[in-house]
Amino acid sequence: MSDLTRLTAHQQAELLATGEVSSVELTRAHLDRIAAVDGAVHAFLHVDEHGAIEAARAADDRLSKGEPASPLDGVPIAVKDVIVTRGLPSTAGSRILEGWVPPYDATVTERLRAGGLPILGKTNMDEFAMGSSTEHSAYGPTHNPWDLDRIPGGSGGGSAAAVAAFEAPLAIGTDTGGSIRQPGAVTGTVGVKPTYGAVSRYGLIALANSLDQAGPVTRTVLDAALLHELIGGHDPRDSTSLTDPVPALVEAVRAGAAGDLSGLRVGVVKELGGEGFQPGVEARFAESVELLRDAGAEVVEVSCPHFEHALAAYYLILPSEASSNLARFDAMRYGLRVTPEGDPSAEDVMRATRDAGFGDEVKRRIILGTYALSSGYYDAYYGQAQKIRTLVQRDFDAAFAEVDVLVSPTSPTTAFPLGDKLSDPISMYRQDIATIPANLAGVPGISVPSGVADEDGLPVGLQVLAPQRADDRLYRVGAAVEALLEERWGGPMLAQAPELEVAR
Ligand SMILES: NC(=O)C[C@H](N)C(=O)O
Repeated sequence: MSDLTRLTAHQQAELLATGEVSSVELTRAHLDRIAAVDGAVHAFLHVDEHGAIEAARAADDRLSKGEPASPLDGVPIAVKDVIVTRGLPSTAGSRILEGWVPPYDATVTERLRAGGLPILGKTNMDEFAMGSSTEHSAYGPTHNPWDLDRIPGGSGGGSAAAVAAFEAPLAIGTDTGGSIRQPGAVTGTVGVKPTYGAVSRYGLIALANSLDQAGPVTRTVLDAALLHELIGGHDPRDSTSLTDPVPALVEAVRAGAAGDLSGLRVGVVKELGGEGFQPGVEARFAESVELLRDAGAEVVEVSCPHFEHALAAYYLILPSEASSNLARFDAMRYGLRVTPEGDPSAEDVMRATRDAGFGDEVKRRIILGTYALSSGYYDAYYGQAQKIRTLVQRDFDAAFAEVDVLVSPTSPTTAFPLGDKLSDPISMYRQDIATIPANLAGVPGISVPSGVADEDGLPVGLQVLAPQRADDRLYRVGAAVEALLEERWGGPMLAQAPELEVAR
């Protein structure tokens, strides 16, 4: 079998089930692909060849007995470095966790292992998930497989690039303000942020607890549904974990793929377009909306007037939570320890370690958050931001009283050149203008490829948002759009990506 890495995860699982390929062959094919292209892409911070092959052997054993552990048993996966993995380094893209090997697995990791998926390695990310380009990784940026001089999005640029470059058919991402969806949009991959609480946060190195959510990064909507069903569901170790059963997502994909959306009410969010949105992004978005209409959906415009303040509220709430979370990196418990010369006090060691271990963006947010929470400013900043958060939630409630799903472009622009926004944090933050409202309200969102922009030939994503716990609607609509667009393109969008130079 020649190019196993080009197959979707579902196709790989089918070949495993019929015995046409083994998990060892599949895993080896992806490890070879990583060896060939990751020198240029830099999607991985750590590759676990030995562990992946061991897990593949165990999968082959189960498969040969006709006892698969899950529908994805034996299909390899990559995991964002913010999710802890027992025995495998987990740095969250930070110098401060360099060399730390967790003694336990995150619940997501546990479920992947129990499902039989060989873990290929850990993917690159902006430090502690702060960023939209992976340029804030302490270990150097990831490059977009569509154009190596451009960003793959962030913070989960490594996961998205690994999937887009055929280094892994599946990956895990985390989304606090858009870190799964925006990388998905700019690399032509599918990214899902589930309903808050739908996937356990146990073992996810926290950025902002009230916003963080782990989810699938894949090349097709069906693959995302298969992975989401595997990692989702209640976990008593996460106090915010939902007790609901996982909705029937694969079934929703099958329903959507038939391309009939009659009876579905779709709202186009008026505030998520216009100024700041690239013309080619808006053109692809308008086309996707037409497709939805052609498939029988009723499309109306809805207004969410408080969304314009969502970014500002996020940049008070997130730094506040992050400054408190990152206090645990104190040189005493994990990773790096820098000991200044002389007779340093414990505080001197902490100061020196945090100075050397955190990058500029992390320091910026710790300072912002500490200030926003400080006595005398708390009400004016953190308190006000929480009020805006409530107003954003009410905008969603009002919108979902009228429509079943909301749509917008995922990201206002296509992938920008590396280095372009590093000196202008606000313009970097604006990448998440369309994705942040969902995190503030805890609602689920998906980004599906919707073509390439005319001006630069780079991928554009369509975002679909649904009410809390209605993740199945994302999959139904996402699968319909995917099927209709593939008909138009004559195949998957990633097939249009330029071939990477295979060299190290
Ligand atoms: N973590 C995220 O979801 C990314 C967002 N761009 C941030 O910088 O916070």
